[in-house]
Amino acid sequence: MTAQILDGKAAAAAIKDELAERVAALKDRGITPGIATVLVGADPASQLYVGMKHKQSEAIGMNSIQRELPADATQEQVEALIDELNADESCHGYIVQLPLPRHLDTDAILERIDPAKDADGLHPTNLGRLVLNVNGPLETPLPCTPRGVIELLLRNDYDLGGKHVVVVGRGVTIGRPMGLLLTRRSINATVTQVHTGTPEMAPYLQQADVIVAGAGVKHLIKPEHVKPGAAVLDVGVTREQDPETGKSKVYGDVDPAVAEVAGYLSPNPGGVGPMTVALLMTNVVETAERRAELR
Ligand SMILES: Nc1nc2c(c(=O)[nH]1)N[C@@H](CN(C=O)c1ccc(C(=O)N[C@@H](CCC(=O)O)C(=O)O)cc1)CN2
Repeated sequence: MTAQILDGKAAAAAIKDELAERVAALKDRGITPGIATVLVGADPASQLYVGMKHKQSEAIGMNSIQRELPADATQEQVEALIDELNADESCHGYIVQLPLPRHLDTDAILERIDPAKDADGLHPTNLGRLVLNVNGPLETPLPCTPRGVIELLLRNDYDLGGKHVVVVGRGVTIGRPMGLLLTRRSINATVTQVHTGTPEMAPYLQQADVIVAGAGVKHLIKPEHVKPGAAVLDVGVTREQDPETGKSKVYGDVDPAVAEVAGYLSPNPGGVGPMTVALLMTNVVETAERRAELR
């Protein structure tokens, strides 16, 4: 068996085509949806991700605002920038690129973002709504990677209802919100969450209909962990120097040999990563639509 590839680039391209039409409709009403990013420091991967967000947003007609601070920026400087973006009418939604330098208090910074402009869905109010809003419509922004995972499966006609999903990892951008989203009544999956405190992951993984791997451990998931035919979504990122080219290379959590056992495979790169950017743009367009009372 060779897994059917869940192509994140193709799904993200389709989302962006749809968004371009929604952006044009907003512009007809005199509103240009504005997305902003805050980058603290010069981490090359973060610079790459932020660059992708701006390039792709501009390509669909959005206004993009790129704000940068040096790696030694103080908490006060970052918070002052957050206050500026909260007050900026042209900015409908923004993100603070994570991770932040270690001396900064990430939770306090996320909490300072205006929840109505929180394009990542990581403000405590929005995460709280994700917990509370079990049945309701999506009126709050959802964290982009978990939303990207769901959207990628939906766009490949994969029904998560009644499926046993094992989520690997418990971080705030992927693992924790992933479990909450999957157990919404509209999705109806059964979730097991495993993490670094799980003594033995293999027995859980082997029972899974779907594995969402976001631990950030290179090739953690081996073919023997995967039930034949299962769907495996690789969202973990490890960057190492490629021994052949000497260049920095992305390795996922999933061993490439898993393709021989799985029924569906979302690779990394080329899977959920592009969806993360597309869903970020979706969150901002939805915020602009809410402000224009189009939703
Ligand atoms: N505030 C946030 N910070 C971070 C998030 C997030 O959702 N919000 N997620 C990640 C990084 N990320 C977006 O910010 C992101 C990661 C990967 C990709 C992507 O398209 N990757 C490509 C490969 C690119 C490469 O060569 O490295 C792929 O998967 O094909 C986009 C966005 C951490 N920080």
